Amino acid sequence: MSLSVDIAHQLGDFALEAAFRAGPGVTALFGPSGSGKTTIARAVAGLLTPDSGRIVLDGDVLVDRAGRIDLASARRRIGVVFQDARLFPHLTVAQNITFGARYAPQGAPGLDARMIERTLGIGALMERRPATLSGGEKQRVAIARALTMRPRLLLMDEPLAALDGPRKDEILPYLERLRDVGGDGGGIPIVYITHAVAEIARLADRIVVLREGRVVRAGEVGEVMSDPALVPLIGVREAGSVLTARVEECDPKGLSSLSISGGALRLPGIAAAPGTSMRVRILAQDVLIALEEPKGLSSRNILPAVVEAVHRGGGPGVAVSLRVGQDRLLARITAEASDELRLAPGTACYAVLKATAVARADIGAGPKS
Ligand SMILES: Nc1ncnc2c1ncn2[C@@H]1O[C@H](COP(=O)(O)OP(=O)(O)OP(=O)(O)O)[C@@H](O)[C@H]1O
Repeated sequence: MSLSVDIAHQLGDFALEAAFRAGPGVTALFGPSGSGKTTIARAVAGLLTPDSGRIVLDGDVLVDRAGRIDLASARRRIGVVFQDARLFPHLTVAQNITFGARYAPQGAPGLDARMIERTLGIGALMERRPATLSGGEKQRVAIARALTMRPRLLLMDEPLAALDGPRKDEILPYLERLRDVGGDGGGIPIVYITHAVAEIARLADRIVVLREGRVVRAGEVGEVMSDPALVPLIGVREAGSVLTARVEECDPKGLSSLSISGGALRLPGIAAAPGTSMRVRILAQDVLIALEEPKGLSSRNILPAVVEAVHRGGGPGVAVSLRVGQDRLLARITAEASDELRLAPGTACYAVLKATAVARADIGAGPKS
């Protein structure tokens, strides 16, 4: 699958001029409120005609203003899931879902009804009406309805934004399953719009960063998230890295051992068999830097690292990107400490991370090996 978007659109004072590509897997469109995410989603879904530009899905031109092409929304075969589930209140869950199936073209590839039911865990909800469902359950049903149309692309616009924290945590594993079902890029491609970094860290393969209607950066999620120059945009408390780790030994009640390319991690809250691949988000504010290997320290994770870049902002903090094996880890320390340690590209050091600093919600399913 490939989606290519290159559009411009004026809305009052707001000028959107965005170009990006999305491939298989999950592509996150990320940016602060008002950066243009929803405007792009509406243009891709066919709910808004951009002033100029082109949108092409799998070689099929959806929009080409110069060529006067603007395919009707219903003919684009894009499943859309909004913040609010928008289910039909008078229909049962099963009827809501079958409604989507009416739009499925004969013989189109996609997940069958049983697989959708299993992936989203909605088997027990089929006879219920939307009013009796929790917010998370409603969203799972809305996703199922979108999938039964057998779309070529699933477009999700802030699907968790209306849910509280525990409900978000409850639905994330279902979204991970949806991402991974099919595997090897064979699953349904998803464009996932959000301003929540935690969701991107759990779900996205690629990220497109938007600001004031422009794409300021696009790339693989691990690389972009750990770019020290993007810390101001991502937010100093949210910035961090996303690593792929393999479970070596599991102790669900204590600390489990995981391997990453540059060493070992010991983390709590893992209940996965040895050999399982996990994604771990490590916040920059939780990483310390030492020039010598610390001894007699309570921290469980001490990783040999090399400084790659030191990024100074306007404030007292600096963002330091560290190469740890093949991975990049981001640390946020004070400028004073950075000066004292004379950190510069090439400095050999140790990255120190408290095991308990990594929240359970920041550990998710990783890519299948
Ligand atoms: N009909 C309109 N007329 C004028 N300005 C508009 C209109 N619709 C949207 N805008 C403006 O366009 C900008 C981009 O809006 P958009 O909804 O695409 O942003 P967003 O990144 O999705 O934000 P959020 O995360 O808050 O949903 C905003 O500044 C918004 O106020």
